[in-house]
Amino acid sequence: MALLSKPNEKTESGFSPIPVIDISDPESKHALVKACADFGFFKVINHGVSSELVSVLEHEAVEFFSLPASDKTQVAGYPFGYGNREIGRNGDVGWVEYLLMNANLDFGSHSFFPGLFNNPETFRNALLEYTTSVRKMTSHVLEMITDGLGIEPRNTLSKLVSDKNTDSIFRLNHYPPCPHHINTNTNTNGGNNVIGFGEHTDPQIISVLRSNNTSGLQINLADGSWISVPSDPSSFFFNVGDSLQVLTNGKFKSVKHRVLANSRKSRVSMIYFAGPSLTQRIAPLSCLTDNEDESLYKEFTWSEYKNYAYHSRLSDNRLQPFERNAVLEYTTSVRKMTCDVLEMITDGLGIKPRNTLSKLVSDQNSDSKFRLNHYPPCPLIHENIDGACNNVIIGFGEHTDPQILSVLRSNNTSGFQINLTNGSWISVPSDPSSFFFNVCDSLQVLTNGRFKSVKHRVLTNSMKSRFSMIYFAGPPLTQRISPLTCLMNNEDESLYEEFTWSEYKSSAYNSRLSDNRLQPFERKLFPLND
Ligand SMILES: C=C1C[C@]23C[C@@]1(O)CC[C@H]2[C@@]12CC[C@H](O)[C@@](C)(C(=O)O1)[C@H]2[C@@H]3C(=O)O
Ligand SMILES: O=C(O)CCC(=O)C(=O)O
Ligand SMILES: [Fe+2]
Repeated sequence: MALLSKPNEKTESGFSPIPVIDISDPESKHALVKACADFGFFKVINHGVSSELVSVLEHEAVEFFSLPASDKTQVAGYPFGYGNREIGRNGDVGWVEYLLMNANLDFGSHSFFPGLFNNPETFRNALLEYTTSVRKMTSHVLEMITDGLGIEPRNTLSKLVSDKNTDSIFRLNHYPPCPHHINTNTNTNGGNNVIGFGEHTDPQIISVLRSNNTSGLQINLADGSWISVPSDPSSFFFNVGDSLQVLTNGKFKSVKHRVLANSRKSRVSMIYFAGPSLTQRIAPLSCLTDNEDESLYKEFTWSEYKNYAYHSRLSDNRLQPFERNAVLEYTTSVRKMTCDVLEMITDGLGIKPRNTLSKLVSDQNSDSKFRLNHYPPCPLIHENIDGACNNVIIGFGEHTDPQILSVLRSNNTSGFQINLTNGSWISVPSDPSSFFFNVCDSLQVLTNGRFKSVKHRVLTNSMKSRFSMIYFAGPPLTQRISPLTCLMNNEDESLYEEFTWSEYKSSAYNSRLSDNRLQPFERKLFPLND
């Protein structure tokens, strides 16, 4: 029988920034919330899980991993069962062997227990008691977190993992000492940087890890650096999973972690992955978002997410396809409103069909743009530059927009001005709940000058930041732009030469901001006589 190296009894010392939380103290709820937000990881002490229970299970695990490979492979399987080196089904490998088990409330009926253990019942009972006790501790921690977040009822999160259909997993990992020394990275485990378990986040709600006295686990901090987690067999380490990141709308971070193999000692870890039921819908808790628009994620069921996760590689960013694309959603919605406005305008002009203008910007090849502007407070405003009375600092110089219609929304800081036909500038009072529409050069041409492409500019504010977002609705590049025939009695009335949007765009992009970009396209209706 291959013997595992004896676990080192000494706990590693030295300073570690990893939060240590005493969960017997109700006031720790704030520290828990902070740990979840800052690290997505924390160590729990005074947890109430019997050390006896842990030792029995660890002993059983060591016995199991000490069996000959031919015995262990008898229970190889996927998703549950024994595995060696291969992690998941998508090509990941690590210096690890493991036993993966279903830890649902109804588990305990695994066919792989008989025959492998001297006393299979001891293993089964140890597992049942351990997972029951750890589930209880997990619910307690989740209730403290819920309390710390000010969410009611207290069981909002805990009920997800204590539901009778909870889809939880239990995993025993054994990292044998790794003889392959690669003495290049002193920051890793004993100068050995062979990967035991590659970097990943856990898909579930929260994972609870306990290991023997061999370190190797590392977590990834917000600045991208890796730090080692000093081993502590008497404590539990919790890590936030992807689903909890979504439930908290990104307030808590699903922590990236990995395990490096040790050159001399075996590491044995047991992890309880607390998951919700397969049908559970996962979306940011409504009490953590003011309205649905603030949600950073699309809603999914745990079954959908799990299915997706299990088809991914360990290091993939599994949440990415479930992230909401704020720009796409915003521009889609604003485009729709723009089309409605253009249809009302077309109607108002008595033009048929109604979509004569809107179809130009809703075409799938429409060449539209989206711009985010930030105007930092500009303290110079109140200074007297060069002794001159200068109280206007330009944020964005005067210009017209080349497209058809542009749609602006800003925060509560004014600064936007438009130029009236008499040449004077007026300020547009800010209104974050409304949109401002600008007629652009191409619409001036389409209406044969009936509509005016408005000259506008932005002045900075001395005290407040201005944020604005502008959707520039343009036509497809090949679209021919010329006055709509229904707005003229005959073509001779056209004030402009016909151009394609592509031609106008390249001419516009070669001009200065304040240039009159339409001038080269104006028709010389009354040639001057010498
Ligand atoms: C490569 C993979 C292994 C994994 C399934 C996956 O396709 C991506 C997620 C992995 C992970 C990480 C946390 C747990 O150890 C695990 C059991 C889980 O639920 O997701 C493993 C999966 C596994 O080992 O099968
Ligand atoms: O074995 C360990 O210490 C951590 C393993 C892990 O992160 C996992 O199984 O998901
Ligand atoms: Fe993990």
